[in-house]
Amino acid sequence: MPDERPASAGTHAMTSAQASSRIVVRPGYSQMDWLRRTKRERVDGGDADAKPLDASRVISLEELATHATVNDCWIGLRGKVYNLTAYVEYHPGGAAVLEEAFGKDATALFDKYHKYVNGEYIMRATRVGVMPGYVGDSDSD
Ligand code: HEM
Repeated sequence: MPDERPASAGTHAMTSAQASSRIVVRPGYSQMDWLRRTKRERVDGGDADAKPLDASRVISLEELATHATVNDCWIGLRGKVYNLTAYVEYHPGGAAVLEEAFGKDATALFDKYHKYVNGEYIMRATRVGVMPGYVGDSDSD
């Protein structure tokens, strides 16, 4: 016999957790784990004992596009370029969704999914340069 109750009566309405496309990250890969790791380890892709990268180096769109695989992925975000490679496993939205953004200016996609996320802060240790025409702050964040 068909169930004619209204969708919400007696059953659980879909929770926001179910509606979300957040993935369950592996133990040790929470955002807290990421922030802790970036404090003690180099995550911009540079050699452990080499000098820090020049965070204001201008990276052309052509160069950005050469870093578009899961093992070597850079993205542009609000004029800055970040090496996402180490972060992929920590991304609460999963790795697959990020692929579309690899090697590109990902600002529009980023804002589409989570404008409220402070990407600049989360990614600050992975900065490798800036996009052409960037005229923002010249500090080290
Ligand atoms: C700088 C790079 C990025 C960082 C630091 C980042 C960070 C985050 C964080 C912290 C969350 C959890 C949000 C929450 O708790 O509500 C999240 C979720 C998510 N992210 Fe990202 N993200 C980045 C790039 C992207 C890009 C480029 C895309 C799309 C192509 C994307 C798609 C998503 C999706 C689909 C979710 C799940 C949202 C949901 O709850 O439904 N992210 N990301």
